[in-house]
Amino acid sequence: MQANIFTLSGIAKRYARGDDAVTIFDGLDMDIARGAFIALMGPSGSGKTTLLNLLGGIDRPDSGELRYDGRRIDSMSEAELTVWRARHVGFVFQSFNLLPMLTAARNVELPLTLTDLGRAERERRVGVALDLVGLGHCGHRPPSQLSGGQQQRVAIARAIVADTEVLLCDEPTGNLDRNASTEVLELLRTLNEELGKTIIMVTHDRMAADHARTTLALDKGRFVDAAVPA
Ligand SMILES: Nc1ncnc2c1ncn2[C@@H]1O[C@H](COP(=O)(O)OP(=O)(O)OP(=O)(O)O)[C@@H](O)[C@H]1O
Repeated sequence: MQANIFTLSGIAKRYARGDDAVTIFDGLDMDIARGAFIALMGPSGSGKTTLLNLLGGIDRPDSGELRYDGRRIDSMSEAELTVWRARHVGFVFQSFNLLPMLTAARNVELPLTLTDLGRAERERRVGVALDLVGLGHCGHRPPSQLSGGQQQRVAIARAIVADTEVLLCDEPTGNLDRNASTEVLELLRTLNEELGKTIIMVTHDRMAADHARTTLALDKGRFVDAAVPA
């Protein structure tokens, strides 16, 4: 097991915009230590979500090497990447992305439906994940009967139910009020400190960043001094 869970070397990423190519990263290097809790800040368009998507194997670099625990993920096939994602990363989004027709428990179970775990074991893991986020009593409710903060905690339970080591969070408090944000951030902190999850969280919110252990600031695809306001 490597001390750095992710290692990025010379990552380049461009998008086509009309006839032009827009360069987001041009030779980005980065090491992410196992067990880190990083807040990724920076102005709109600086590449935060692009970086999160590269780390999560949702998007691929145009060149450079991206390793997870020493193993290259940038050169995996789509099928390999799908399996890798399911085993290693959980995602949390600003808008929760829960399916409205399913109960909280069935939403949490979704990542397990792709595994060969039996029904009883799936139920057990769903119960553990819901208990961990403090919603063991809410499994039967649909998302519409939960507050925003509760919905985000269900989404976090879904992100950890498969026992992946990494949590990638894109503006997890962007749709929440202060109290709900604090609850979600304290939960992320607990998952980092007590379960050793490696967390990378994109945020515009300084209070959210204060809950992380490290703040990194991106500007135009490069890391800059995080003390400079985003
Ligand atoms: N799929 C895509 N196709 C074309 N351009 C894209 C694509 N995804 C992102 N971009 C562009 O890449 C740049 C970086 O986008 P990204 O979403 O990574 O920024 P960000 O720092 O997360 O911004 P925000 O804070 O607004 O979410 C932006 O200019 C965006 O328009």
